Amino acid sequence: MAVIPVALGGRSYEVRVESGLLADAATHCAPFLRKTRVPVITDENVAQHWREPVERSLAAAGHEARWHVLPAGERAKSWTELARTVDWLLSEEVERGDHILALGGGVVGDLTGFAAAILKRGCGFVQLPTTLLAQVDSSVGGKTAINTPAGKNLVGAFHQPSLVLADLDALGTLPQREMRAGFAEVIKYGILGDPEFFDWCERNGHAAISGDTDLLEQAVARSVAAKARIVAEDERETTGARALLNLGHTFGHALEAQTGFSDRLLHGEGVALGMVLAARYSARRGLIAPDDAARVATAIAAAGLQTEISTLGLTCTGTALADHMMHDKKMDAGTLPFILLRSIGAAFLDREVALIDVSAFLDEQLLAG
Ligand SMILES: NC(=O)c1ccc[n+]([C@@H]2O[C@H](COP(=O)([O-])OP(=O)(O)OC[C@H]3O[C@@H](n4cnc5c(N)ncnc54)[C@H](O)[C@@H]3O)[C@@H](O)[C@H]2O)c1
Ligand SMILES: O=C(O)C(=O)C[C@@H](O)[C@H](O)[C@H](O)COP(=O)(O)O
Ligand SMILES: [Zn+2]
Repeated sequence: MAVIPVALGGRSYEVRVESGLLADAATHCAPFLRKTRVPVITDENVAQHWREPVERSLAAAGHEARWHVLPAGERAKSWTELARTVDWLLSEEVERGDHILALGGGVVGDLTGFAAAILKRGCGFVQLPTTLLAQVDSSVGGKTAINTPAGKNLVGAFHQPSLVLADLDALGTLPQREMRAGFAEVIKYGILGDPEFFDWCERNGHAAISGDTDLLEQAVARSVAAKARIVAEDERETTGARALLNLGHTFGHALEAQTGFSDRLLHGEGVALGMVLAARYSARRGLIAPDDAARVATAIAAAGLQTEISTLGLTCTGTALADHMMHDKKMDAGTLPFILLRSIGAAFLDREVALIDVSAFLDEQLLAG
């Protein structure tokens, strides 16, 4: 088992990465389970595959799992589902000292984490991530949120889990499209700060996405270690260090908003396109060699992900996409910092970007490819 510590003083916790963790969830979660009843939040797809082993493990330890099942997909990160979830937790008489289990992908984790942050001003939660994306990224670091009509993750809180169990077996039931989308966030760590890991992704991406467990364990453990380092340095995204984890997201979130947060474009797919755009825009600004931007696109294409926004069939202009960006949480006194590249493995926060120039660049990209 790989164990990665997330060092945050009194809020420190471990990320455990191995096969078989869900079937033994009660043992790992034991320090956090004070009562017979244990609230578990999941979604309708995850429940089909993973409810039973978790329920069995809890029952064997004398617990009764109490289930709240969300609709699957991004639409669950809404005021409506948040209110339903909090009302359900209240009806279950969950107390501040209790822990909620979040069994699912980033949607379940983000919504459950936010509900835990606001329930009685904050109770505990454990992340049981079942997608590649959630294992390598969303279950770690304590960003929790819902979407609103104005944009992505605009209402939320920083609230750290007490433990993360990344069970590699869960990836065995995950659709290939979701594996590819999750791998976008893996490649992200290479592009933003680790050229050697980017090489590794180029060499091993295809086999990892196809389900090679050894490679998946390496992908998850290395990604989590990279994220844990950054989160320990800048937990609340105040110094600029954590903002680098947003590489590709300013573009990606605008594309997600433009496609209505629908299955047309998954979060990881938006991030993949966003990273290609960030690399190409960096090349346009003369910050990186055009060959490096092309290499980013090639690695993303090799993972089976789209690299051209022209294929999305959007009828909007670059200005419409830039308008979505005005809601980005990185907006600071009227300027929007962008995460751009000096080379593969060297991302930085550029505060000198003019949105009008980004709009013109996006107009070209909407037609290209
Ligand atoms: N908090 C963070 O730091 C952070 C980081 C990255 C992404 N996110 C958020 O995460 C969300 C995306 O997460 P995601 O990609 O995991 O999406 P998701 O939670 O919607 O899961 C993807 C799909 O896979 C299904 N699924 C999940 N696990 C399964 C399994 N083991 N077997 C079969 N089906 C399974 C789900 O039901 C869903 O249909 C976005 O909302 C994004 O904003 C948050
Ligand atoms: O943990 C972070 O910090 C990230 O930025 C990770 C991203 O992959 C993730 O999608 C995050 O939710 C985006 O953050 P946001 O602050 O732009 O909503
Ligand atoms: Zn992301």
